Amino acid sequence: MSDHVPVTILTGFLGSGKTTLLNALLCDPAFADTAVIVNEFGDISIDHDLVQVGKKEMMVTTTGCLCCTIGSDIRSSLAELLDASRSGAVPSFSRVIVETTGLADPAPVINQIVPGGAPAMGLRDHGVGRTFTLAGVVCTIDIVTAEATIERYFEAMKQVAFADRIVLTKTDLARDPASLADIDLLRQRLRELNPSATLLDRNEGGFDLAGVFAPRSYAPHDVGPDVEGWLALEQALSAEAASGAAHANVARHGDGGILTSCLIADRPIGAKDLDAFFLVLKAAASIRLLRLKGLICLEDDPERPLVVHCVQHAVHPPNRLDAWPSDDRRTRIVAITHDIDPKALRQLFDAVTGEKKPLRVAPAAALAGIILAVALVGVGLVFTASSLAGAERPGVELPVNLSATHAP
Ligand SMILES: Nc1nc2c(ncn2[C@@H]2O[C@H](COP(=O)(O)OP(=O)(O)OP(=O)(O)O)[C@@H](O)[C@H]2O)c(=O)[nH]1
Repeated sequence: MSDHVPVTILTGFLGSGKTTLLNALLCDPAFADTAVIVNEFGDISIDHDLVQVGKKEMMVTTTGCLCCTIGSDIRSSLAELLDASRSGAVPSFSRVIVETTGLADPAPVINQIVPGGAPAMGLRDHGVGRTFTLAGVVCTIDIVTAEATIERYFEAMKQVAFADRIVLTKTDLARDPASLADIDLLRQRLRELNPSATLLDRNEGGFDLAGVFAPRSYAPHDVGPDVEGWLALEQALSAEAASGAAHANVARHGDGGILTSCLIADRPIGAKDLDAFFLVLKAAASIRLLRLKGLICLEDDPERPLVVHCVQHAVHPPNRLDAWPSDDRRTRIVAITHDIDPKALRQLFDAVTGEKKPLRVAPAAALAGIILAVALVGVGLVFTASSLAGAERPGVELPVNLSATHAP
């Protein structure tokens, strides 16, 4: 390794366990001098509160997608860290970890920090090139959703292909023989996509987390021929951009059907109302709810926020924090959806949390609502949440149309 500051990219699809892995690493005193760049896909930042970096000023959070948004690129974030460190605003650091969004295509991110990649656009880029070096690409793989995700989302496949360390997560959830056999098949698939990466299990005894993030040289030609091809394409695109031919933000995420909704509520939410929201959402959206995470201010104890995580069809057990991580005590939810109308999602959320009377869902009505939601969304029709509200909320029309805005 050179005397440059090593940069490790932490990638992996939505909800695959990047932040969980990062938090575990940052607990290790040996990593106290780590600066962290967290990139989020949405206008509000949840990870900023959930990443447990020792000193908050050692973290840069960007909310434009790193692979799409000019000005949100990795070089800008590294330059920001460097300036802050030189001015004394940030303690000195000896390594950087970049957690990309779960949707990020790693190629443009890596192209900006690999030698011979995107041309330097000015003094700032030269400074970044002289100071930092790419020292590893770690990809987390959620064994529960990975197989379908890799087939469906090209970004997920590229994340695997670019990694030099692949870390299987959620293996603790699979203990029966069928699931273990599925993991073996998944391992084979990952080896086909990336024969050179080291494949590790996050929940296996002896898993060496510090070793996964230990700086090492990362050379694209060692990772695989596809990677070299994709980087060559990125280099051509960035040379074109540098010549002024291309300048707008690039939308890399498929047909545009992937959208982010940011839901905010000022008042505490009743637990039953929150349940009602999740019940309808899960039933209507199913796997088209790619990811949801949030901090919820609940009526029963507003001082202790609830952290909620959904990853496609899986709802992870929520946990309660002892206190709000920042001054912002509003309920904040980010939902990333595929082919769902964000307006409908907001209407549903507002119906639960808004100024109107709270939505009460009797158990029988809720079950009927789920069946109704599944049936109607399946044929692309509209249903109204008032059909769930029943007699407790007469006459309130809540149009909730989670039907596809694009063909799935
Ligand atoms: N049981 C189990 N749950 C896990 C494991 N790793 C992560 N999770 C859970 O999976 C959910 C998502 O984890 P995150 O670490 O937030 O995933 P992420 O990749 O950072 O998510 P995004 O950045 O939003 O894409 C959380 O509820 C975690 O507690 C694991 O190894 N086992």
